[in-house]
Amino acid sequence: MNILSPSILAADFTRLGEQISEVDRAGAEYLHFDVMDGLFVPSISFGMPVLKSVRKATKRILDVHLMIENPERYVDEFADCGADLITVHAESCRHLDRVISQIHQKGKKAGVALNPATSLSALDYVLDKVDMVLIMTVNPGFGGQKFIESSYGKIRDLKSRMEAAGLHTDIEVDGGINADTLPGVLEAGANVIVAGSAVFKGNIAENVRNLKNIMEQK
Ligand SMILES: O=C(CO)[C@@H](O)[C@H](O)COP(=O)(O)O
Repeated sequence: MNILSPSILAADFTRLGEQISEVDRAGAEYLHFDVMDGLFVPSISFGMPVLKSVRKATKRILDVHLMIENPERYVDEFADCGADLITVHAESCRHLDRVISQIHQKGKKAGVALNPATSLSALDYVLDKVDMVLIMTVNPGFGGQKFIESSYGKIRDLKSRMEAAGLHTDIEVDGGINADTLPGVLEAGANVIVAGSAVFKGNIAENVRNLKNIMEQK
């Protein structure tokens, strides 16, 4: 199933509750929540208190993307604040296998994210343990960046590896996704689509409808 996960990083924070309701009403299945620590990525975004409020504003799946060093320090707290799905970066975990178990022990789905320059081999011994792989299609840290073209091949390679292993794990893409890049990532095998600027800039309901239309045609 194809799923849209609007990234609230691109929302107008003075109207966050309203804009969350808008994407909900327009039919987005997930809500993407980007946590940045100023170390793993250059910027700092938001954390637990904001997640708690967002949890009250929606019943949708909260898809929490931890762009932080040593995420095991905060996994339990994000789970307790309402995350449904927690994604950590392979590059930021010294004990990736253990962090995946930690997320599952909290009763949450576990995702592993890879930066654009990280090889799929980082997933070698964990692919069958995760619920989702997040292929970063920009270098993480900021919204509104340009999609990195080599991502199409990387998604295709991941999809083939999963098929060869008999896995139906979700493949999420994040960064520079819009009406132009969406058809290609779907074609390559992605099924969970994060979009920030393409959802929150302009008319939100219309943007969600347009992206979902493209997703339904694939
Ligand atoms: O994780 C990130 C950025 O690091 C993303 O979730 C962005 O928020 C996506 O924004 P757009 O590229 O869609 O504007």
